Amino acid sequence: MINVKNLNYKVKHKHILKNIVLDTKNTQITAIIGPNGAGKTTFIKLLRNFLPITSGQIDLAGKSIQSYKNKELSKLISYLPQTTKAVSCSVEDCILLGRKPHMKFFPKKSDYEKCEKIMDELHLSRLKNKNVLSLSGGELQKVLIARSLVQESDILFLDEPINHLDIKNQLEIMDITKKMTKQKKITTFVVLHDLNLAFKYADKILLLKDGENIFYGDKNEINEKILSSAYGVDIELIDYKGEKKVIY
Ligand SMILES: Nc1ncnc2c1ncn2[C@@H]1O[C@H](COP(=O)(O)OP(=O)(O)OP(=O)(O)O)[C@@H](O)[C@H]1O
Repeated sequence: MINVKNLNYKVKHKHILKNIVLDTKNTQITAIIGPNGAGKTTFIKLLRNFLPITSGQIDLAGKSIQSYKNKELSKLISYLPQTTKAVSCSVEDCILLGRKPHMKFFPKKSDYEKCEKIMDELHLSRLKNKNVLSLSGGELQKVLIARSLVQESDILFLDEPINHLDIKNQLEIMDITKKMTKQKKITTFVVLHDLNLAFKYADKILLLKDGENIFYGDKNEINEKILSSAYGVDIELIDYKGEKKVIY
């Protein structure tokens, strides 16, 4: 679904991303990990065509990203940035905005039904009529994630989606993201700082450091040495109930 070849991005003389190569398929979750300032957000923005590529190529569904109109990309890609400013409206109306790329003028019954379903799945129904500006940081984050998921796009980009959430809500969001990725056969990229969650939910890992692709591949192929050197701390990987766990 997404194919990236020798992607470079420079701002003035600063080389922010260097020769990134990757190839994802539908139904795959790719966790983008790496230290602060590694280039994770910049990479997502390039994939969304919000920044101009310096050199290299990004193809979506076999077509160069530059050949898509912005409206087409809005329909194809759902993108939740690291920080989003909420405007005064009800939780339901905020989530309904996720259906905008599918609407002609006004929301249809099916748009409301999809909102109800996602609110139910994320246990947000009790907040339906509340103003988003009165929500806690974690509640608002869940509403914004619901808005991204209700869009039902082919590609989903979540930039640090679970930062404000408690453990239960983190798992709930990652569970539903995985369920939707598999059931709806979409391609998902999620920027994560929690390596345990990356190993639990991702199929593939992209590890960036100083703009370089230190590792890209199946999560089971990454090793302690690569992780330790990327983060500059001693990292141990252990197998626990069939899953990789990180100790540091
Ligand atoms: N427009 C810009 N001009 C100059 N430098 C920039 C610009 N945009 C990003 N950078 C730099 O590029 C690097 C990568 O930034 P980016 O936000 O992509 O990192 P990140 O991996 O998402 O970091 P974090 O984990 O802290 O969110 C940083 O050093 C940042 O300062």
